[in-house]
Amino acid sequence: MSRQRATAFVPGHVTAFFSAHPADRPAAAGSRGAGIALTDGVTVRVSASEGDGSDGLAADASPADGPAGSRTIDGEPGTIGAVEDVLAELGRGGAHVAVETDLPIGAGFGVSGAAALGAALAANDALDGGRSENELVRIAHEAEVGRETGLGDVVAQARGGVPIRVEPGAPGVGELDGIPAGARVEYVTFGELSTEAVLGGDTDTLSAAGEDALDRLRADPRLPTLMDAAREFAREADLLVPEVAETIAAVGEERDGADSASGREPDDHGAAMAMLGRTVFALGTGLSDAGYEPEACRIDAAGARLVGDDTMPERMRRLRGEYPRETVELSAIDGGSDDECTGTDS
Ligand SMILES: Nc1ncnc2c1ncn2[C@@H]1O[C@H](COP(=O)(O)OP(=O)(O)OP(=O)(O)O)[C@@H](O)[C@H]1O
Ligand SMILES: CC(C)(CO)[C@@H](O)C(=O)[O-]
Repeated sequence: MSRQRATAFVPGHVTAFFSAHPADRPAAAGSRGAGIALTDGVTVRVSASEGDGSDGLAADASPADGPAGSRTIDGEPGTIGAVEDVLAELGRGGAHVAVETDLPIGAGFGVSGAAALGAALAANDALDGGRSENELVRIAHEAEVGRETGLGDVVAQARGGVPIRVEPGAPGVGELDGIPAGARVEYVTFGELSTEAVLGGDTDTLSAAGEDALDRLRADPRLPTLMDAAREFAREADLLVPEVAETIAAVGEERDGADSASGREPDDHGAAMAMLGRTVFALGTGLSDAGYEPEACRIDAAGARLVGDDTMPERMRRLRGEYPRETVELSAIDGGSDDECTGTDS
C-alpha cells in the first residue's frame, strides 16, 4: 500500500581517483576508482500530489508542500537534472520533491548523484513503486551518467563506507569492493569545478592515472594508500588547482613537521583533492592541525537508506539483533562519535 510520503538519506561521496569508462548503454557506463562516503549528505523528501499517478494528495500533506510537482533545494525553488530523469523513469514526475543538503553543489561531493538516488528510494517508497534496491540504484546511475554529472558516485553512495569501484557500471554490470575502515573526515571547499567539462574533454591521461592508482590500492587496500594514490592521481591527471595544491601541501608540511610525540591521530594520512571540485579532504585532523577551519564528519558505513518514523524502528530492530543493546548508537557503526556531523539520518 502506498504510504504517500517518504524520506531518504544518501551520503555525500568524495572521489579520490577515477578512470572514465563511457559506454552506449548507460547501465554499463561508469568509472573505476575509489572514494569515501560521508555522514554529511543529502536528504530527499518525496510526497504524493494529484497528477503523479499515485492515490492523490498525501493525507497529511500541508500547503507548505506547494503545488503539484513542486521542487526545492534547501527550501528554494530548484531542481537537479538527474532527479527529474529518475522521477520520469518511475512515472512520478508530479510528486513533490524537496532536496536538503549542507554540502556545496558542484564541489566534488556527488550531490547530484545523491539527490537522484534519494529521489529514487523515496519516490518508490512513498508511491509504492515496487522496485528493488538494485533497480533503483540502476535508475539513479543511468540518470546521473546521462546528465554527465557523475559516473561512479551513485553506486558508491548506495554501498557506503570506502567504496572501491573495481568494474564500472550499475548493479549487475559493475563490481564493488571496499576498504573496511572508519575515520573522521575533514574538508574545505574553495568552489565548483565543472564535472561536465572534465568528462566532456580528453580523459585519456586522467584515466591512465586512475588505473595506476586503482592497481596500487587493490594491492594494498588501506586508507594511507588511498590518500597517497589520490594525491598522485591529482598531480598526474593535471587536475590540481592552485588553492587546492597549496592546501594539500600545507597539510603535508604540518604533518611532516610534527614529531611522533605530538599525539597525532593514527588515522591522519594527509590531504587530497575531491574529484571533481575545488575541495580538499583529509582524514583525522589533518586540516585543522594545519590551521584551517574545516567542516568535519565521518565515513558513512551504512550507505543510502530510507529514514523516518516508519523505517527507523525496523532498522533499529535489525541492528539490535546484530549488536549488544547498549552499543546500538548509530555512531557505533562507523566507530566513533557523530557529534560534529551536520548530516544525520534521524
Ligand atoms: N545551486 C546550484 N549550484 C550548482 N548546481 C546546481 C544548483 N542547483 C541545481 N544544480 C544542478 O545540480 C547538478 C550539479 O551536478 P555536479 O555534477 O556539477 O555537482 P555534484 O554532483 O554536486 O558534484 P560532483 O562535483 O561530485 O560531480 C547540475 O545538474 C546543476 O544543474
Ligand atoms: C566523475 C566523478 C569524479 C564526478 O564526481 C565521479 O562520478 C566518479 O568518481 O566517477
